[in-house]
Amino acid sequence: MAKKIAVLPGDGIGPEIVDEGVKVLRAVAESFGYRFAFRFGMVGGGAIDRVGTPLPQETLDLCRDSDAVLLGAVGGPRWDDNPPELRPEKALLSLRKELGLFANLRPAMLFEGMEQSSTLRPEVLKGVDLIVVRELTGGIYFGEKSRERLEEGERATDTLVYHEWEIERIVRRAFDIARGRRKRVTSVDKANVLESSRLWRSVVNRVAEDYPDVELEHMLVDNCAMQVVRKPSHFDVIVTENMFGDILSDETAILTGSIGMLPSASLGDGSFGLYEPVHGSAPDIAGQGVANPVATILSVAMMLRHSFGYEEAARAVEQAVRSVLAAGYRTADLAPSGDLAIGTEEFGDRVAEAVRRHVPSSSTTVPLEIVL
Ligand SMILES: NC(=O)C1=CN([C@@H]2O[C@H](COP(=O)(O)OP(=O)(O)OC[C@H]3O[C@@H](n4cnc5c(N)ncnc54)[C@H](O)[C@@H]3O)[C@@H](O)[C@H]2O)C=CC1
Ligand SMILES: CC(C)CC(=O)C(=O)O
Ligand SMILES: [Mg+2]
Repeated sequence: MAKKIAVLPGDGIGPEIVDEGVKVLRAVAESFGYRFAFRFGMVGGGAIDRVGTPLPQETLDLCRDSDAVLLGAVGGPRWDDNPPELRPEKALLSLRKELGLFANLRPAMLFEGMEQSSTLRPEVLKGVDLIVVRELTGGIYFGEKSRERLEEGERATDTLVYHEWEIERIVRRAFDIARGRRKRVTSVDKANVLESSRLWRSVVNRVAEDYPDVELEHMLVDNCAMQVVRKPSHFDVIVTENMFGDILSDETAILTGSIGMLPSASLGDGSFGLYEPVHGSAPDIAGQGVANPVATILSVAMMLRHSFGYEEAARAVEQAVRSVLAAGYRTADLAPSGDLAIGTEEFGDRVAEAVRRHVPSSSTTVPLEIVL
């Protein structure tokens, strides 16, 4: 049976990078004999322009009827002044909530030779391999908001709410992930100020009792923001609430050389997941064919692994990215001098080619079949 993949390119560079993700999935289908059914949907600003809502019901239904979702990015200046319900970003928040995707996994790994693309010294970057496990469907992005006009001027509120059960499930996910890695969890909060963080910390301490083999530390978010770039190899699994995770994961781009290198998986309890790069729609470079597609391609690898259980194909994709980078190919964000850079499409072609060269370990002759 073909795996059903909902493809939501979105806005800005979204369509450019998603094209490369789909290209790589096609190469995986050819090399490994898997079948993928790609079904495209509208999301974000483009959906607002065409049908008047950032997340059309048919897109939500398409996702619900799929095994996984591949998303590009949403948003752009064109929609920045829209009211809250008509902002492209609202689609992402609703998708995550509606699909129950509470666990956002954002790994940051340093590929060989990429130290030169980071502004940090090579000795600081040694051993970088961390994952931010971000709570994705609670916290301040989802609390009640208000905007009112008072005599002295306008007043706006956002509310940060967390239930104990919401904290517990993401923290357990982080500890489980740590068990498969270097067994170290850093829980990040602002417990010196926020009541929600005090609850967070007490839940983390309780859950930690079930994981005596995993080392736990607590860190305040302001300190963590500094330690992530001061001594990144200290970190293995960082677990934190929604907004802190959003910010800290963008910061890890400094470790990998570019935000165009950071993939993500948004998961719930089952195998279904939504896969997207950590970055946004990058309106400043949209339409130029220069965006780095690696974050999206590595998100595809995460899809193959988490949603489909195609471990070898996932590794083949990661290895393909590694080999293209090792051969010296870079998109403009990673090339010190722009004229040495290759474009989005060429980078994707090279990764797809490398995937096709991969020989599956239990290679049998398999039919070439991509369902469209
Ligand atoms: N998941 C999503 O769809 C997200 C959407 N956004 C939206 O994206 C829009 C732009 O937001 P920004 O704050 O500018 O963040 P951004 O992540 O889109 O861009 C930040 C900087 O990184 C660069 N960049 C991002 N991705 C890149 C790639 N693949 N290759 C090379 N360079 C890349 C951009 O050119 C820009 O200079 C906003 O409307 C924002 O709301 C922001 C974050 C996440
Ligand atoms: C709603 C999104 C735009 C928030 C974000 O920046 C992200 O999830 O990375
Ligand atoms: Mg973000």
